[in-house]
Amino acid sequence: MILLVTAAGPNSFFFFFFFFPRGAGRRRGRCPYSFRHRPGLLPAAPVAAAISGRRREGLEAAPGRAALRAATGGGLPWGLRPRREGLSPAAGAMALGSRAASWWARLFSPGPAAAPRGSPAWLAAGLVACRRPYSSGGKEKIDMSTYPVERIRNFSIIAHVDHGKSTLADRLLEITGTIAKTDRNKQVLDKLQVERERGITVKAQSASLFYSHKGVIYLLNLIDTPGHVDFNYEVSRSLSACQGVILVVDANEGIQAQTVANFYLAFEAQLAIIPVINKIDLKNADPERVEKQIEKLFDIPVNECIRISAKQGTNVEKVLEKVIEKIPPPHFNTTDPLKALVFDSTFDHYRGVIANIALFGGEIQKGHKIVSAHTKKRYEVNEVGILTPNEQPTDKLYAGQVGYLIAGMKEVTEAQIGDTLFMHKQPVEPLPGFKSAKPMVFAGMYPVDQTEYNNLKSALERLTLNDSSVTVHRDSSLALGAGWRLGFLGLLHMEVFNQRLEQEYNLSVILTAPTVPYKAILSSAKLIKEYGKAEITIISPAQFPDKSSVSEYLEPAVLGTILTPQEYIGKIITLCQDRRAVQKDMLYIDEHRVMLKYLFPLNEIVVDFYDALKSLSSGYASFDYEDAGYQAADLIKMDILLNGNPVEELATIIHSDKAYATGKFLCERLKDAIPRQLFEIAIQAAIGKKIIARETLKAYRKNVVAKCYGGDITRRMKLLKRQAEGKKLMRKIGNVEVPKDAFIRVLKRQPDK
Ligand SMILES: Nc1nc2c(ncn2[C@@H]2O[C@H](COP(=O)(O)OP(=O)(O)OP(=O)(O)O)[C@@H](O)[C@H]2O)c(=O)[nH]1
Repeated sequence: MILLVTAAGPNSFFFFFFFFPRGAGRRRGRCPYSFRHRPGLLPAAPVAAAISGRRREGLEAAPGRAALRAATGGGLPWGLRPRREGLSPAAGAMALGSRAASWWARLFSPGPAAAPRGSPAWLAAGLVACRRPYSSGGKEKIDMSTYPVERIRNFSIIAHVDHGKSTLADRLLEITGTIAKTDRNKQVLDKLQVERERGITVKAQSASLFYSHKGVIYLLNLIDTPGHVDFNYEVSRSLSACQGVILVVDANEGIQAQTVANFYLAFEAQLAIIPVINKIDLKNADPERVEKQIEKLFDIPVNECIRISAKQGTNVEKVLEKVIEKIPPPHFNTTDPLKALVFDSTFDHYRGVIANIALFGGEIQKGHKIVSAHTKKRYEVNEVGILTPNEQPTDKLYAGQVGYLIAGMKEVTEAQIGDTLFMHKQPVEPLPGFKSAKPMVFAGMYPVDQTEYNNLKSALERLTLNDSSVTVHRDSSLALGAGWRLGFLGLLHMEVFNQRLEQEYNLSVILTAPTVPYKAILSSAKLIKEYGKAEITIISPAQFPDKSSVSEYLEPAVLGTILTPQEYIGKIITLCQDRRAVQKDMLYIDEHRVMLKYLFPLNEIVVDFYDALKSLSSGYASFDYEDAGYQAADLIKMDILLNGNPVEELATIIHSDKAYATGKFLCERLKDAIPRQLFEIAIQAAIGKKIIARETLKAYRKNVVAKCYGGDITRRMKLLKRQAEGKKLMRKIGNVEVPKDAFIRVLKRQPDK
């Protein structure tokens, strides 16, 4: 999604942006490609590192690839098949662990999993029962015991933005009879208002489907995931509840940056991958070209790809068949103690927390006493069920199944995503959970009216439960009052969060300019003692320590991936150089498209890079990034002064190369935003004592009744009253009156209408 940038300030790190389909990448993937084509890389990294999924700058091409193949018993990503002679599958299996090895083994086994010998009678009965559970109209409770693990497939749909994940999910819901087939079914799983308005998925949604294949009914748990990089955390969490993915690629656009990123997430999670080429109905569709790209980048043979049109329903049934054939069933036991992973949660005003759970063992039902491994608190289960896609209560949920649970959790802190729930008096080793999401962008949030503070506080608590990747710290400002400093995964994430506050909680807020988390290595013994450590993280300009007490400033860096048609390469390289980026790699993925890799300072791309990239490539280039740690940077704090007094809210941390342009831009913007007053105002940008930019606002007094000739007293009173009300809105900064909306206009990221 691209939002317009009206403020065309040079390198306007600050304000106005808005777009954008990606977010704080923290991408972790590694592709077969990355093992082959990393120039100038360090010597081979250990196999464990290769498999752990952390993309490291230093992995050597061929050995890394070989190590990975060896460790997994053969060719990995898709392929998941041994294509090279001479590697020992046994050694691979040892390295990866028996669990993963058994997954691969299942993957290669042909045909659907049959009921094992010695299966209980109810399983055998289930194998012939072909009545779809929906035939009852969803009124009867579904007996989940008729779906043992052998007949369960848990999978996610992953893809680049707009490649058709939600549309494919619609068709899967229709084919399986989960929803009635009508023309109105458009992105049914995108339930949030913000998703419908923006036409994007921001929250992963699950649905349980029942599908009859060769006379057997299977329970398919589908999770539709977001495509934008900002919401990638949702994708990685969803994958923890799955054994496979459908990787959708647009037949016209081909592989894009988020296709690569999402592929690696699935690949590293060692999931079965079903490549699907969508939109073959389009006039410009070129599925052959896309298949070749998939083979080249992901090592997936051309003949493994399924060509579909999700919109028209063409070949969608084949996808379901492949899901059953290729995705292994979960391998958990009902007889084990309960082990339920909370992989997502939502907050309902009336029922409290609704936790999405995946059962890694045991079973759960109403009345069970469960304990949270994270909080150690005990709960009694009120309701369990599956999502079809609305909540449908069931009597029980069993190992391998995915559903929801309501257990009287009322406090926002109680439902920790990544938590393990177990049966009271039957403690289990908690599941590893999730690495907490790392905020890439911070901004101040204040109520427009301070009387709304408590409402905003409770809305923030509730919304952060539904979106746990947002971090919240209390903050306050002279001009804007009490508020918070929030950490987001990216700017689109920040936009969406703000929009949800407005739409779901009817609250209007001021969001200040975004800043990235910098670091400083302190040299002053006094400061080190004060902080208790030498390295501190700076999330607000107010925390920026003076250069005299710092040995080095550090800024966050990201490894960006750009996919573009070749004719735009020149312009894109210039743009990247302007943003202080260093080229790491360049590869033709076919005759026309190129993949570029650059190391960027995060603050150079966080605001308007995506817009710039899209506009100079006529919309054809795509961009994704992943965390690449910190790098040394020449950072400074720039103050904004009004008649010599610094305005704390407008201070900013910036690279010294960009200080002059940004200072000038800010002063101009302020000059437009502050109304002329009875005295002249000097608006200055300063670094320490040095003034680097200045604008002057001339004195002025507005005579609001000037046009009122004669004696219409009511009109005069009305005008004077309006002027008095306007003055009330003003906040005093030193001797300059700055209306609050001037702050909003300067600080707010949104362009003026
Ligand atoms: N012609 C054509 N259009 C399609 C097809 N599948 C999806 N679309 C269109 O592509 C657009 C994006 O589809 P979505 O299903 O929302 O894509 P998505 O991948 O879920 O998008 P995000 O959740 O934002 O990442 C919509 O306008 C769909 O109607 C297809 O097979 N053919």
